[in-house]
Amino acid sequence: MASSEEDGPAEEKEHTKKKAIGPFSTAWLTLYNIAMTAGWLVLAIAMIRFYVETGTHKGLYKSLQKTLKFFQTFALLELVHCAFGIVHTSVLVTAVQVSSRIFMVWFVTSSIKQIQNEESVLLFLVVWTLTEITRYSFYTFNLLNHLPYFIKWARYNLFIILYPVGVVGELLTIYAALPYVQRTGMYSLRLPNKYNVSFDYYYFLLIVMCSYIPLFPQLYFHMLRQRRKVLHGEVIVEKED
Ligand SMILES: CCCCCCCCCCCCC/C=C/C(=O)SCCNC(=O)CCNC(=O)[C@H](O)C(C)(C)COP(=O)(O)OP(=O)(O)OC[C@H]1O[C@@H](n2cnc3c(N)ncnc32)[C@H](O)[C@@H]1OP(=O)(O)O
Repeated sequence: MASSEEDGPAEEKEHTKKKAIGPFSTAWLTLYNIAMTAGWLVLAIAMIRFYVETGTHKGLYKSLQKTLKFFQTFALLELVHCAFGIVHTSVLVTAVQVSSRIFMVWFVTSSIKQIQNEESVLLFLVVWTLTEITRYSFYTFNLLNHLPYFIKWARYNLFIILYPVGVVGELLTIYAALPYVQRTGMYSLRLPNKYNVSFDYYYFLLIVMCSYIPLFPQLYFHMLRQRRKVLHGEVIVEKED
């Protein structure tokens, strides 16, 4: 099933011309990817500046949360891109990736000030930033048919370490939130109430943490398959959503 070829310009052209999309979609995706690369670069610079000026990560999340919320929420458009078929990727895989990020930003870290200075928050912020600068610049240069090999290499190698490290940062952050959520009952609905419905955010967070066990390996193996396809030219038959 696998055909292997040398990495290099010929293989690169093959990768770039494989799935043609229309000029309007190409223009839109190029603008989108440039904007997202710029957004994550702004976040990277803000993080470096904050650390250089203060010598600590405490207060970092608060200082950049508006920008982070904006660009991470903007990534919801990636679901629209797959749903309309302008990018050839799985809606399901993208939905899990994007929703878990949005959840971390809006419903965990930004909602609970008490955990914003945890080291685990710094961990996932750094990992997300490195990942997204690489990913969006890869898409941009690929669309422009001028993909430097080191960006392609970084896109399909860095995730091997960054993905699990990012997940550890996210899980530790949710874990740090648990005592506060249990104590305050935030986002929870206790009986009796006029809707006759009960919801416990504490247990919801525990379920979210457990859902990483089946879901994360699927995302990771998806990326390993992408890596084999792009870097080693393997032909991989993807299952339909
Ligand atoms: C209610 C709450 C629910 C919570 C649920 C919790 C469970 C969560 C469990 C999982 C937890 C994950 C947490 C995530 C943590 C992190 O992110 S840590 C940081 C490290 N992260 C990564 O390395 C992320 C890796 N993931 C990705 O890259 C993507 O998000 C992906 C969707 C998982 C995979 O990307 P995919 O698009 O399938 O692969 P590619 O090889 O990049 O692209 C495939 C083709 O699509 C084209 N394409 C895609 N997007 C674009 C674009 N924006 N512009 C242009 N083109 C695009 C791409 O070029 C490829 O096309 P071809 O060349 O034609 O193949």
